[in-house]
Amino acid sequence: NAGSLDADAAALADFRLAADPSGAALSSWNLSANPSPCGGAWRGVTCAGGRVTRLVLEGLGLSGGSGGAAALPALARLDGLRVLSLKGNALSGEIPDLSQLAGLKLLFLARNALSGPIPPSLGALYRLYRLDLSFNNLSGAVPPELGHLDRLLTLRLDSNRLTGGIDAVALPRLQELNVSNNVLSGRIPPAVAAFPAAAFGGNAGLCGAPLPPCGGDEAAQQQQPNASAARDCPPAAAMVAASSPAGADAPSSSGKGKMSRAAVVAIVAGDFAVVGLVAGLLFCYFWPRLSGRRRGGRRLQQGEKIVYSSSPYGAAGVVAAAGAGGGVAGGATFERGKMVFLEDLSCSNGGTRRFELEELLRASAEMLGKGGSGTAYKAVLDDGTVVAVKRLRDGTAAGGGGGASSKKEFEHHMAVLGRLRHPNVVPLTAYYYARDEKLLVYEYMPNGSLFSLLHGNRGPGRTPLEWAARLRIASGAARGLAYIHHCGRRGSGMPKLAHGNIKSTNILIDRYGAARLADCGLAQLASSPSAAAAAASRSAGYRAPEAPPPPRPWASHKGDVYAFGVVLLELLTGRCPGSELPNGGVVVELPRWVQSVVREEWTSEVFDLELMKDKGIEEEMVAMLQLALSCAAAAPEQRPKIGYVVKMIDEVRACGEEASPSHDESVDESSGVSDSPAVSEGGALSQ
Ligand SMILES: Nc1ncnc2c1ncn2[C@@H]1O[C@H](COP(=O)(O)OP(=O)(O)OP(=O)(O)O)[C@@H](O)[C@H]1O
Repeated sequence: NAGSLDADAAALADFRLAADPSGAALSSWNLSANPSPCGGAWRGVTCAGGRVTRLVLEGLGLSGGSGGAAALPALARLDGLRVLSLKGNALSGEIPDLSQLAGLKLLFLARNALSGPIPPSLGALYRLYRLDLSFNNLSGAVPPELGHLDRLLTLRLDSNRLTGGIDAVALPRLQELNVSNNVLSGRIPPAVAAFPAAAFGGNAGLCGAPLPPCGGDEAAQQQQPNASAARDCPPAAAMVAASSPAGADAPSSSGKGKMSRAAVVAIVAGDFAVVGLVAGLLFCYFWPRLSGRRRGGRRLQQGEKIVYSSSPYGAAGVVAAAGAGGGVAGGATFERGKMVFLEDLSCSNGGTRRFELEELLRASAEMLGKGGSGTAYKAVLDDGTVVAVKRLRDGTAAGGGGGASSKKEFEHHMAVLGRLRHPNVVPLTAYYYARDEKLLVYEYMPNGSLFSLLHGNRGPGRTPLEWAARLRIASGAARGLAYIHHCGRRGSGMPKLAHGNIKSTNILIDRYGAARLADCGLAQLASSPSAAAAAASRSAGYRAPEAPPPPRPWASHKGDVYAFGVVLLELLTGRCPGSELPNGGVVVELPRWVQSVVREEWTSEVFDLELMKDKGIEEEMVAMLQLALSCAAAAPEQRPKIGYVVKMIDEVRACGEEASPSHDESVDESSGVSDSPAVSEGGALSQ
């Protein structure tokens, strides 16, 4: 019954006998108490589809004494394994032929007492992404067969007794390489010369960049300047990882991915110049508009009344005088406008940095883009705090004009939006309301938008957006939307809410790489036909078929799900959903185009070519395609609810968890392999 769960259980039992004869570490592997390894009670064992797929037993002192050498061969029978980590035990003996484990993606045998050669049969594990054999007693040559592992991202052979050359380690996708502290010799292959010297150190016989040149090698001497330049540049794959959204803020342990000093200086200088210039322009624009409406020549800050609200409904909250002039002059009733801060009731972010309008006006600013509801700026305050400021276009404020009722409506709407706090929603932290000027202050999202990640810089030199990252973004955005849709549920004290403008430019990436929905509830603010038309035309391609013709602002849960379906199609196809024609038509209606291709049974034709290099994801892509098409169904009643969409995306992600190591955020240097599923968004559904 090879290839069955019974066979897996027998193999595990043999392993336990050999590696843990006292039975102390693996006492839960008890067939009478827990008959199935897949029942969830067996330490370190995870199953999928009725087979053992993960075995993670780290730092348990497994050794087996003299019989320990029989331990690993028992595991060579677990042919459903995807992940095997036995790091930090005392396992001895040789690494057996593991070629039966053809589905293995991650193999961690570091910090044991393994000896003998690295078996050439490891070269048959062509799905491996990470291989770590460091800190053992392995000897002999690095087998050339390792050179077949062209999906490897991590290769660690350091701190063994390996001899001979390292040509086999010149693998195309490596992001992490360490062969230090062995007895290796010969020239370092140029393909890995960009890794730091520490990756090769402790091998007296190795030479060539990044180590000193090989003796008598004239060519190497001449190439020395290039070689040192290479040391400052990460290898291509490492650059991809470093610039991927998820990795943007991750600390680098190896120093890979650093730019040259000159480049950094040039970029910083360039940034200052651009920021300064834009700041000047913005200052010139805002200042006259705001301060120019002085009465009797009074400066803005003297008449300015800043209201700090201790509650989101706090127009009537604590009123504090502020501004350089300090205080509401003589109790004047004259009110130019007010900056209202919206408290984070969940207290999840440690409080918002408060500031006055003057400080905002003083801030250096950079235009981020012009949208349907206004123009967005990045503003850097005096103390370096960065915020995003959206200046609403004229006519984009509930009720329009500036009368008391429209002001009340606006304030109420802001109070509602200010209460939206979720790890997948961009928080609105403050707003400024004056008769002719409305500013919204949001947390700044430093990693761009899904639009820029998907469509930016297509062509040579582009950093591809990998499938795992696309799924993570889809999952985060769906969670954010589910939160918004569920906010208005009974007893929440919130009105029923729809986002109203789901599209890839409104899915931003925060500093942790998580997706966050921006611009929630702004579509409903458009009060003049021109503002509504502008907003609607910028959302062409995402607007559900049942939406009323453009000038009318419109938002609904079903409409959000339709737009989200279009975003999913955008993620799958890499195509923009609709480009507008001057006559108001849309060139490509993504859902209809995809449907027509799928009907012709050319399904694979629709997928983004960029995804073709992510192997083994076809099933996941087809599952997502079906989900996307059901969201973008023409008939609203056929569209699923967003809660179901979240669940389906999570299922696809769970299936793919082993299809790519980047799904597996728990598997890395620092955390080792965790049995718990990675939760990157940290955002459980608030349902
Ligand atoms: N909080 C934010 N942090 C960082 N960038 C932002 C933020 N909000 C908006 N942006 C950026 O500013 C650009 C302009 O945003 P804006 O919302 O004004 O336009 P839009 O999303 O293109 O269209 P629309 O107004 O119809 O939503 C966006 O492309 C987005 O990348």
